[in-house]
Amino acid sequence: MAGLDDVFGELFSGVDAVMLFAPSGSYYEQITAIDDLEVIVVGTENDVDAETFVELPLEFEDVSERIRFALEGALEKNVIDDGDTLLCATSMFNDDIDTMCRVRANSDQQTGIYGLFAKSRADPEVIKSVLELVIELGQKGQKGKPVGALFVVGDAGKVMNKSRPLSYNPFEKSHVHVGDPIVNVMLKEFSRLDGAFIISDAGKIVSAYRYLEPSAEGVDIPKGLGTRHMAGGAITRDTNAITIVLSESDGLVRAFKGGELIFEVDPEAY
Ligand SMILES: Nc1ncnc2c1ncn2[C@@H]1O[C@H](COP(=O)(O)OP(=O)(O)OP(=O)(O)O)[C@@H](O)[C@H]1O
Ligand SMILES: [Mn+2]
Repeated sequence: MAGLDDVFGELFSGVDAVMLFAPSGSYYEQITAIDDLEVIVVGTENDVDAETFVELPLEFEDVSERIRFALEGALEKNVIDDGDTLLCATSMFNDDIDTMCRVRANSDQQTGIYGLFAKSRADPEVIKSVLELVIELGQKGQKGKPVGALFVVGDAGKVMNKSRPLSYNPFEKSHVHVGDPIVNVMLKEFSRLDGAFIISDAGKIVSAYRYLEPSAEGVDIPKGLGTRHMAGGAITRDTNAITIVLSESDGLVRAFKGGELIFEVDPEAY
């Protein structure tokens, strides 16, 4: 008689490793007791002292986002190889592991998002909010028209010292933060205007309309990109900020860190 194993067994046959998301200690012990099985623990913390661990900068609510991030992190750390088949075990509805999913690691789809969050100075939640805002701006544009935008995130004091105002700063005396829906509407509105937004490590909007004046010497950005991207790249070498840039001309979202392009994604495909 056929059982569930016959139907769903395919799900775990021939997997190269199991990715366990935030497992309990007993779960981890049980699974590591299985012979010849490679186990990778993923989570915001390595609570079970796993030998192979991939750190998540935040607990992604969205399961597919969580898994995508873990795959990028594992590829980046060479914990898995391109083409590996992974069985991911995670939780969707409560704290216990209740969801299994079979995925294949594909380095062609590597966007660099892991490096954007990992070891950045700003709060990962802040980076996530800015990235989501810029992606949305890229998808919808401003009243249907494509717009460009430049967000400098983290190390705001130093960034302010390496820039100057183009106009009156609408955020001068306010204490508002990215991620707040009303603030996001304002940011989208102001994105039509020139210059950069400066965001603090904790997500406070320090300024709009900032003209960045980093030294661009030795900064290597892809050919075809202009001054917005040049300034956006260079400021991350002069400071510990990261930048997230939406191109008005090709519609792509890019991020820079340490003077280098580390992430590139088409907002339509994100
Ligand atoms: N140093 C700078 N600091 C802040 N903003 C800048 C700076 N240089 C350019 N920008 C902004 O970038 C806008 C677009 O400039 P430009 O076309 O040269 O950049 P780009 O890299 O080609 O970007 P896009 O792909 O969006 O066209 C400018 O109108 C200005 O608002
Ligand atoms: Mn341009």
